Amino acid sequence: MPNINMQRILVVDDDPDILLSAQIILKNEFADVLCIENPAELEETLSHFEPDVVLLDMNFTRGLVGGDEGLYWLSKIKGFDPNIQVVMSTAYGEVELAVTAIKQGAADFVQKPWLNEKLVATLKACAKISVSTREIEMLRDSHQAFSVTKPATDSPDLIGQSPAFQSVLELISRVAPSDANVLVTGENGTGKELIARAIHQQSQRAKGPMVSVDVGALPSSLFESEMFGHAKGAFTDAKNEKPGKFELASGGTLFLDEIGNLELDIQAKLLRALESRSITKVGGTRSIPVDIRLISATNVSREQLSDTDQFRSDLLYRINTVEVNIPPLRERQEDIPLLLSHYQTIFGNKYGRTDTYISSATLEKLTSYRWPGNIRELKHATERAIIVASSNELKTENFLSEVPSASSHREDFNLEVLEQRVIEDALTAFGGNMTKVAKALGLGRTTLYRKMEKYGINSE
Ligand SMILES: Nc1ncnc2c1ncn2[C@@H]1O[C@H](COP(=O)(O)OP(=O)(O)OP(=O)(O)O)[C@@H](O)[C@H]1O
Repeated sequence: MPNINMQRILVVDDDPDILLSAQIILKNEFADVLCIENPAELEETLSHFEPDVVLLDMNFTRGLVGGDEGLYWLSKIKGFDPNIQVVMSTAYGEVELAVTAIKQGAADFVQKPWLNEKLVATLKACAKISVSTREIEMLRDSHQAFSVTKPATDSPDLIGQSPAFQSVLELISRVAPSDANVLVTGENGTGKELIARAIHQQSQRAKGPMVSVDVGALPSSLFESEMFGHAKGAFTDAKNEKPGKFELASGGTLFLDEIGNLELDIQAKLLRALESRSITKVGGTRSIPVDIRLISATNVSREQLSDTDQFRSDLLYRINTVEVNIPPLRERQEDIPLLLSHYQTIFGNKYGRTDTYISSATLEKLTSYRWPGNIRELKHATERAIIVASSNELKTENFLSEVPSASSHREDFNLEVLEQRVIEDALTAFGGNMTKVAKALGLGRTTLYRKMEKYGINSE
């Protein structure tokens, strides 16, 4: 099974200076970056390098500016593997050409000279799509195997005994069979996708597909053709009709991740499909009914999502018939030792180190650490600890590069998180005496109460 997190970029440009600058800008951002000067080597390179994204020059022959060469190589790449995302590298004033390239299957374009940040962001967004597409394919494969080998109602391994996590599990067991649209909220790495999968597997649609789409990483220009599909001949390169994610998920669940990041015009298109329970392919005329259960996820706070300048209230109303909020790990510290032991076993088996142990002092430190990246961070930290520990004892520094002290919280710069933390620390310091806490924080008591209510802080 390929490692879907390894993002590989291929840069094709006949200018050695451009290739050198691409190598410098991209090498720290992606797992693998390969640069080639001669597009004639493209097909050979594709077969052994297997890139997620190709950054492709428009013109290779000096003096030629028509862009035909770029379009030619674009069609070669798409013909080799339609899942490879191609970003066209265009000179100033070639926007029209770039639009033609997009109609012929390119994912996006960047203008030379590049703005480094824009180049990296564009390539990252496209690499994410390529990874999601591969994930869907793997999911489809494993889904087929899954329905044969496992009972459809099996849930993925969801570790957690804390009351907070148990109430999440209880809620999803009630919601899953109902077919209601669910909005899963929570910070990054709290397990939103895993919970969505559990809902699907406990639902009456468990035998159908679950199709996940990271809509936040989908460029607006691609949203419609990816989600609704396209008709044959919709654009020059659309040789065949292609189904979109809505159709692929029909009879099952459509999981839309990072829904809080959708542009407003895209939100309108999504809402139309959800309301009419049908889609029309790009370039098509027929309205096709789709039967999906929608699960969405976001790490955007409820407050931001309710801001009608950023998110349509009618769409919010439609997607969150039921909201499932997954609390961050720091609010369910009881689960930390369980998760550490779970991943210690998994990675111990993977790396042949089944004899490791964690002392109670280390366990205490790891339990009081705030884990800003939540379970994903804990999982990666445990893997790292198993790999780097020089003896069987897994020490704190094997897990965390910066050993936390009570006052070091430098890993998190989110103002709301910091505000919540300062209020909590002040409450502890003054034994819950609200007058003293308010005075120390420079707030009125009413404001303090309002903020405590907002963050769900108890004064006891
Ligand atoms: N309760 C849990 N028990 C065991 N592993 C978990 C649990 N929750 C999450 N994980 C693991 O943590 C990692 C992150 O989970 P997931 O991708 O579902 O989080 P997420 O909230 O969707 O993240 P993001 O917001 O970044 O997309 C995954 O490897 C997942 O298997």
